[in-house]
Amino acid sequence: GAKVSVGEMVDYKIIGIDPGAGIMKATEKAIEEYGLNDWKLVEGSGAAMTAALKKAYDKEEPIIVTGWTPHWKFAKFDLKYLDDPKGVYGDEESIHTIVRNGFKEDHPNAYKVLDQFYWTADDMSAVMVMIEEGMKEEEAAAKWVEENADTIAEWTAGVEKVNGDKITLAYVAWASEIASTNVIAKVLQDIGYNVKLTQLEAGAMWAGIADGSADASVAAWLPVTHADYFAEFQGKFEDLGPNLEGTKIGLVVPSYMEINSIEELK
Ligand SMILES: C[SH](C)CC(=O)O
Repeated sequence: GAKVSVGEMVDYKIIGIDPGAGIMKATEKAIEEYGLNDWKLVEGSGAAMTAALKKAYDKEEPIIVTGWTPHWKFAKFDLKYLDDPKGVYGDEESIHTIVRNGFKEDHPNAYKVLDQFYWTADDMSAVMVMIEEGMKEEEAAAKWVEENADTIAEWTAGVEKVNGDKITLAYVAWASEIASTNVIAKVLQDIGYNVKLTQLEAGAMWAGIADGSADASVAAWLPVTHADYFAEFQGKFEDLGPNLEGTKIGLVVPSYMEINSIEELK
């Protein structure tokens, strides 16, 4: 009979993550710009997306997910990004550190650590894989910090110890940000801060920094992925620049699927 279309194979569903993520807005735009009228973007979470991916992958079934780099899924599964000839998902980006206004005056030492925080996709992936393989988030962070003393020394250069000052780090439950937030929390705890981690949706994370209810976040995907939030809260936060460079977002499929471009979904 007629060749089954990709749409029919995956019930015209793209498995997304939490609704506030920039990748979800980008995917809505992709559905429109590539004319994928019958397609639906399924909202959920990072964890639900990876569970669906694992279930399909183990049975070599077709699946299309919203994916990003760095992420442990590329270490665990043989995956590929679908080409995006219209450039809806943007180019290589960075993850920035942002802090509330006034943070530098209130907590100069934590500010300096956050300003000096910089690592690579491989560093982040090492922590993500330990967590994915069952290690508790704090344990994986502590292990990485212990094994990378030279990098930590760069982040804490010129920083003085404090005695229990409280700071709140806001993040979103993406595997990448669970890793980075736990690592920087451990470093701040080791210099004496009492660090609270607050897990929020992306919009609430940005709003928390802007209204000062959260002190800092290492989960700002810029310049395009979180462009809406950056514009919405302009002036109400300080951008300390990239803590990781070379990120990518897009539609990701197992390599056993024949399609290679978003255009083939139409
Ligand atoms: C899902 S990526 C970690 C960031 C985003 O899309 O907002």
